[in-house]
Amino acid sequence: MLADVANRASSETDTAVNARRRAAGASHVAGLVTIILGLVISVVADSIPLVYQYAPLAASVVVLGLPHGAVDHLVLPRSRGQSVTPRALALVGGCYLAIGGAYAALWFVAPAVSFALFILLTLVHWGQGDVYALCELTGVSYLETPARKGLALVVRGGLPMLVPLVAFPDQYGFVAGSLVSLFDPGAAAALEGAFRPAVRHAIGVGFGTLVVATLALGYRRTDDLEPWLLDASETLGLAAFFDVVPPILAIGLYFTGWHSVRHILRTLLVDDAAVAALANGDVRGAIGRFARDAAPLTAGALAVFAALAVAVPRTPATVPDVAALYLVGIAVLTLPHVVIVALLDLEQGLWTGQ
Ligand SMILES: CC1=C(/C=C/C(C)=C/C=C/C(C)=C/C=O)C(C)(C)CCC1
Ligand SMILES: [Fe+2]
Repeated sequence: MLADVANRASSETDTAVNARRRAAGASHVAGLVTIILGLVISVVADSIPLVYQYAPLAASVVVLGLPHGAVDHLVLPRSRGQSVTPRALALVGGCYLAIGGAYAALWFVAPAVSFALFILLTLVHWGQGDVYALCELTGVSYLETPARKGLALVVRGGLPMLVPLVAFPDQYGFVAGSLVSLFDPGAAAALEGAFRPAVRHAIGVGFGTLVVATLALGYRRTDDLEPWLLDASETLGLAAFFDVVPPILAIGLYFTGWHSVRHILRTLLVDDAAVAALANGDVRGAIGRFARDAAPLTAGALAVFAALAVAVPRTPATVPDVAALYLVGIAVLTLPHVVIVALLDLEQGLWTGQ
């Protein structure tokens, strides 16, 4: 009887270990494919027409991007091994309504400030996602303290948000202007300071130094070279990617192929049925479960975008304008999403535990 229990426990652990190993492999392969795809496209195509650059971002409405947050109502109960109760659903719904609603209102009142907050929010959120991946999927041993994790967060989140600002100020400014102008065409001027050569130079030197110093610290502290090599290749690969690939294309590819893939894998790992499927190599079964779980609130998010489209003072008419509206919608949904992911981080002891 006791042996039976022990056997079951160890086989459960095996299942979890197998699933995690497959998730780690998938996240690394998806990341590599994303970087190579972006670099190849931008080397082969001389200048990519703007509408094509928006294609991955457009695809993210239904493929990986928007759906990655559409299971927020399920992850916390699942990570605690609890069933999803109406109360848990109401809490997540209330969080989205209150926090998302307040941020949506801020876009109407102060669009330039809201855009700056969006960049900061994305830096924190994408960095937060990669800290999880580094600790739980890559298995690095040198991010034990919150301070070290915080440094990794700034590096990983800064790559997609700061490198394009240094490398492609015109396109960055164009996208910033397209978001802010939906609310107030005059307000974009407030952001001009960020694109001055001196500011970009300072960000380039400062952030570049931080990246190199963080990698060096990791190298000194690591007890196993392999995870550090993976971390360093990802960091330098992303730096090259955002330095070379035009930013609208780069962000669209990264959002789907990097951030969303990693987060979806994380959500699968808190879902017992998906863990079992993954461990058995039934990738289709695991993805099918995710798609079913994410479908209703992906549709719900589309309703939020439709409401925004009606509410903004300037009706979006061009591809960049529609994309801008989509990005404002993402901004509004991302703030409560970050709260849920932070709670998941806490639940999993990512920042508090070892
Ligand atoms: C498109 C684009 C930009 C901003 C994208 C942002 C901020 C996306 C945020 C997405 C989120 C938060 C997704 C949820 O996980 C930049 C950097 C201005 C550069 C030009 C292209
Ligand atoms: Fe996310």
